[in-house]
Amino acid sequence: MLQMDKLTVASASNQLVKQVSLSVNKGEWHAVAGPSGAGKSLTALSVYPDLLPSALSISSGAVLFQGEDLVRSPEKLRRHIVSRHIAYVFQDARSSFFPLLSIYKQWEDILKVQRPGLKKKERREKMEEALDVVLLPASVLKQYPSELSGGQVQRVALAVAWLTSPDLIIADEPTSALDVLTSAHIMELFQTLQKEKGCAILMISHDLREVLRFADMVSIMADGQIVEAGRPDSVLTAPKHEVTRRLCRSVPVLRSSIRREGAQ
Ligand SMILES: Nc1ncnc2c1ncn2[C@@H]1O[C@H](COP(=O)(O)OP(=O)(O)OP(=O)(O)O)[C@@H](O)[C@H]1O
Repeated sequence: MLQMDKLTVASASNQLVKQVSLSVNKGEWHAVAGPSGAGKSLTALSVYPDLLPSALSISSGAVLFQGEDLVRSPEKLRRHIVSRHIAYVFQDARSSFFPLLSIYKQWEDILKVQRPGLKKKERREKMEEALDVVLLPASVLKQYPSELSGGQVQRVALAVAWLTSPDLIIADEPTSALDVLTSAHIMELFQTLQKEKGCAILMISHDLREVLRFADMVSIMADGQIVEAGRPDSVLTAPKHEVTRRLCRSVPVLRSSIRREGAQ
């Protein structure tokens, strides 16, 4: 579904993402982990290159989504593909909403474009169903983004994904600003979207326990490159690269499973 091929993102003076190749299959959960500054966010933003900071650009490589090159296709086509098939969930979900419109108004605009055949009553039913999935009351529709808590806004962002059923969700540390209980609930919602709607997920995650529990594949990045990739249960319990070993050592439950592997 998504294939990055030798992707390089550069500023005027530096290569920040270097020859990254990564693929996400239909319905697959692919996690990207690595130390701060490794290039994870820039890699995720490159799926829709228009989101990259203006000082940066993709200097070489390709990003193919369902065979279409998102780097070189005309902007109109690129925007069409991304708005129909891809959803972004950021760490600060509030920034993805327009502050001056109620949730109802924002969702109405989305549904009018994406499901033009729906009548007003059906749109409302869909919205209420989506809120129900993320355990929020229908009264949220009347509210503005600033009136919701961080966890509620993140749930509303996932409810949008439920409404629009994207083929791919790109999430950049969606739980890092949330408390443990809310984080666990948000991760389960991602899993529901993956299992019930068949969404593929590309998720940047700092929490290797989450990666081990939820992801089908993991890529470890360091210094702009992918240094190790594979199934989480093998990459994280028998890490080969020093960066992966260091990341795993910082998580007690993984540290002990690495020791067990070593003892066998
Ligand atoms: N607008 C920019 N101009 C110049 N350099 C940038 C810009 N944005 C990011 N960088 C640099 O690119 C590198 C990769 O940044 P990126 O945000 O992708 O890292 P990350 O792995 O997501 O880090 P973190 O886990 O801390 O969010 C970093 O060295 C960062 O300083």
